[in-house]
Amino acid sequence: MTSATIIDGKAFAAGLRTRIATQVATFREATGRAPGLAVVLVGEDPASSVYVRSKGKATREAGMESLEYRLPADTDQATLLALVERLNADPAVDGILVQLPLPRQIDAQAVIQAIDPDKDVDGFHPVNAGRLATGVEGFVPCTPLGCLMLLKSIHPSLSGMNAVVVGRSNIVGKPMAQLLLGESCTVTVAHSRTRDLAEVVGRADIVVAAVGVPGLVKGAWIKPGASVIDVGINRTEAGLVGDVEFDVAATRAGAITPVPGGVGPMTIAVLLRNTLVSAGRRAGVAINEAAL
Ligand SMILES: Nc1nc(=O)c2c([nH]1)NC[C@@H]1CN(c3ccc(C(=O)N[C@@H](CCC(=O)O)C(=O)O)cc3)C=[N+]21
Ligand SMILES: [Mg+2]
Repeated sequence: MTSATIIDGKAFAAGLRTRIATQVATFREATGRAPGLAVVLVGEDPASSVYVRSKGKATREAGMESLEYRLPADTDQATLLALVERLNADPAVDGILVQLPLPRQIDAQAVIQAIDPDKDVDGFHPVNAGRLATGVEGFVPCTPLGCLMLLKSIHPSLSGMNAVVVGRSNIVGKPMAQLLLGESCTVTVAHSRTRDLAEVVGRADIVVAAVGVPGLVKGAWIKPGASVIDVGINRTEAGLVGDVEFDVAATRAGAITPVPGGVGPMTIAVLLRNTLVSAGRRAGVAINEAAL
């Protein structure tokens, strides 16, 4: 028995992409060029290849230029850094995304830090992490920003809510906590060493699960009426599943994201949003962020 509202991230993302396309057209008229997103893929990890292909398709559908760079799995660090430098200097490139994970001969942190922070549409550069933490304009990582948009579609004000983020990665957990703090939530970040996770999750009005362990967050832990955002994308024998025990959680939650069709499609739509915003800033063309 499902009682929760199932949050349709796929539909929300499609709407966002349509609104982005409208402003991309305005940008093109004003500047005579399309916003450009460079995506770099090192190696041939099948999941990464799928994501890169769908990013390229979504980029073109929004009227932007997709520049794709596929490098062999044995690419060395100096070669990758040289490509990043070239993209930093290229005026046609508004956004740079180096697909993670990278092969082990490459120091991912060094590559992230080589990206011009003002083209870092992933929001992974420490300068952008610092900007987010201090409330300065920059780029916010796509997945947590997409989660926040879905939450605000349910609760226009999050002020005073108890939010529990399960997971403390630089890519999702930490920036998610910063965003929720910025919305005046009372934020708890739980992780693998948290004691009595059931009790911590049970206090939450908002649960964001981003640990990468299938079904780690049990449905019975969810406070009745809570909003549950499942960032997990786990490939199992049963297919693609999230970090939340969906069937049980959906009987208790007020609203919950499915996997697939929840957070994943938002990640790509927000990447396009960040690229449009970057193009606007770099060209001095106003982007109406409130209308996105
Ligand atoms: N520099 C970098 N930036 C990223 O943003 C980045 C990355 N590296 N590496 C890999 C992860 C993963 N990621 C996803 C994007 C879209 C879906 C997505 O669209 N998922 C769909 C379909 C899932 C499927 O069928 O495989 C869904 O959840 O409904 C998922 C995951 C971006 N990532
Ligand atoms: Mg952890």
